[in-house]
Amino acid sequence: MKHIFGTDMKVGKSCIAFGQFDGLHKGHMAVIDELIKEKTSDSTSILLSLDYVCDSINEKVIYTEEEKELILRNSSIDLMLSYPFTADVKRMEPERFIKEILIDKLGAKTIVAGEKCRFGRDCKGSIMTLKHFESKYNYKVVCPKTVKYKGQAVTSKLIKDEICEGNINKANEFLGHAFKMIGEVVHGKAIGRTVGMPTANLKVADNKLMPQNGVYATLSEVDSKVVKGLTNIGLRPSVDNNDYITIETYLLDFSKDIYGKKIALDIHTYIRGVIKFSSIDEVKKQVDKDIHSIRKYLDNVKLLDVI
Ligand SMILES: Cc1cc2nc3c(=O)[nH]c(=O)nc-3n(C[C@H](O)[C@H](O)[C@H](O)COP(=O)(O)O)c2cc1C
Ligand SMILES: Nc1ncnc2c1ncn2[C@@H]1O[C@H](COP(=O)(O)OP(=O)(O)OP(=O)(O)O)[C@@H](O)[C@H]1O
Repeated sequence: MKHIFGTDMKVGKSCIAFGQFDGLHKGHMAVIDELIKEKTSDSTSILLSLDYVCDSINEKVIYTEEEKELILRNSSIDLMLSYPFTADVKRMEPERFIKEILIDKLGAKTIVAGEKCRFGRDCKGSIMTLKHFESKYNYKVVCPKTVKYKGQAVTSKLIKDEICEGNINKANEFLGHAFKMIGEVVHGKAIGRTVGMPTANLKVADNKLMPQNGVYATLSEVDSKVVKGLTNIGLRPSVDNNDYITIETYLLDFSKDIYGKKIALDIHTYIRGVIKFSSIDEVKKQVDKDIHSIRKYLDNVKLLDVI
């Protein structure tokens, strides 16, 4: 899959699915499956991902564009296009959005959209709008049914709420895979290594939605290798009084220098809350117990495990 950012392009003939796709959850994947099925040998399959990076900084996302690319990298989609979702694009009347972006720029011959899709100014566009303009602009609409899980329609909003409320396992069920975070490994205070617990401190995107504070069992992808780990997301009351959250992963059976590298973290399961211990040695003792309780679990999960 090719991934490009921008607005300036011309595609001859395509089948296309558009939207924010925040979470790439089970519902989004049904749309993507349909997109792949609809692709013909003379057309390009395009995932038009509306990129909210230019939106208010308060609007946190489940996934950044980089994370979406990582999840979709092995899919059969030809092109993922991250298209800035600017105020101008938001204000477009539904017909103008269809004509100027989907037809004129991207050559849509097939448009795949969910039953409840909404787009254009004041979210006036719907699946009916797409169908209404089918013959005028000479395209076909394909509409997969709404995907439900345990009786509930899968939505990004529902998943965001579960992540924020600390229900990562439930969020993962609705996502269909373990919640992912990409970050750059930055320098910490190097206290952990004094007790044999070096940690990779991650810097993630400013608009990334954070899980509730706590210690989680994680799998990391480091230099294309999968490494088991335990990750602390939150404060570190045992070692400092800082009021900002850090994301620190203790990578098990791993000793390479990875400062400056990007790693991807799969947050698999919540283990416990952050505790105030009397020293870093006490933190390490607890972490050793955590490892003991979680190793078996981690032996049985895979990167991007689809639930
Ligand atoms: C798996 C794990 C669990 C942790 N649990 C706690 C905790 O319960 N309480 C706490 O104050 N700090 C906790 N920490 C944070 C450590 O105190 C911190 O990582 C350590 O001081 C190393 O910091 P450094 O990266 O700046 O060297 C945890 C860290 C990890 C990796
Ligand atoms: N549960 C679902 N089942 C099937 N299709 C879905 C589901 N959720 C979203 N879609 C479709 O995925 C595409 C991208 O949706 P988009 O992310 O833009 O917003 P959405 O429809 O509000 O979804 P969500 O509430 O999950 O963010 C749209 O065509 C949408 O209709």
